Parts: sequence; structure tokens; C-alpha cells
Amino acid sequence: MPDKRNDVITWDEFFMRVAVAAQLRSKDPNTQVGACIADTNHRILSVGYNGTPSALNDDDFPWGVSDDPLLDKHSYVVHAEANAVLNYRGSLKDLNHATIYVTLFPCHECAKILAQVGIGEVVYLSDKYDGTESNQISKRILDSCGISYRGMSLQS
Ligand SMILES: O=c1ccn([C@H]2C[C@H](O)[C@@H](COP(=O)(O)O)O2)c(=O)[nH]1
Ligand SMILES: [Zn+2]
Repeated sequence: MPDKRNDVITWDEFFMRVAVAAQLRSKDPNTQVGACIADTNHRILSVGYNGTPSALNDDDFPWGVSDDPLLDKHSYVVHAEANAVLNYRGSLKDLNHATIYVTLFPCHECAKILAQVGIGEVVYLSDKYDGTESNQISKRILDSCGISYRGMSLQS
């Protein structure tokens, strides 16, 4: 009888790899973001990545940045975390105490959404906007709502 495999990847690594796979779908040329929401029973509830609303033709919208909001991609992109919440087909109360795995630390707008649906923990790969205004507001929101957050890295 062969022994069972024990060197399997951790749950953290599994869910983060799902988030990394999701970000591969992003058309953003500068920053691709993926998100995976898992419940306390290690079940994946939802996945999302940053992109324009699906009803828009993303060829008709800018992918660069501009001082003119009409010509700036940020005006049209739905963030990965928001998409992961919006893509969930069940009752939003299922997201209570769930963990979101994100490839980029959530901005303050996403932090508000995560707080509102009761996410319990944020696990992130990159915090490349650490110290920016949005990042500081995001951490203030998460701290105030008792949402824990921690960084992790993936083995290559
Ligand atoms: O919480 C976040 C923050 C940002 N995003 C998305 C939005 C944009 O598509 C990119 C950021 O582009 P930059 O060129 O780095 O400004 O990331 C997100 O999905 N979630
Ligand atoms: Zn965001």
C-alpha cells in the first residue's frame, strides 16, 4: 500500500494560488489583481479580478492613466475584491467571517465593502501602495472593524 502524500500545499497557498490565477484574467497593463474568498470550512465562495463591468466592451475604454477622469482607467475598472463579492451567488451573510485572499492589499474603497459584508480576515501577497493615503485609510477601516490582515508569500 503506498503511503498518502503529506507534502500538499497549505490552504493559504491553495487559495492564494487561485487568486493569482484570477489575476491572469485582468486586462490592466500595469496592475493585475486577483481575489479569492474562502469560508471557515475551506470552501471557495467566490473569485474576482480587476476589470471593466462585463456589460462594457473593454476595447472602448482607456487602460492608461490620465488627469482627465474620462480618460483614466481607474474611472471604469471594478476592483478585484468588489468583483469577488459581487460574483458571489449565495446569500451575502455567508461572507461573514470569511477570509479574502488578495494579490494586492485592498484599497480603502474595497476595505469598506469588505467590512460591510463582514469579511473576517484579509491575506495579501503585495502591499506595494503601503503608506499611501488610500492604504492608510484602508488599514484604519480594517483595524477599526476588527478585520485582521497578514501578508504571505508563495513558493515559486
Ligand atoms: O483594492 C484594489 C486596488 C486596485 N485595484 C485595481 C484597480 C486598477 O485596475 C489597478 C491599479 O492600477 P495602478 O496602475 O496600480 O494604479 O488595480 C484592485 O483591483 N483592488
Ligand atoms: Zn479597491
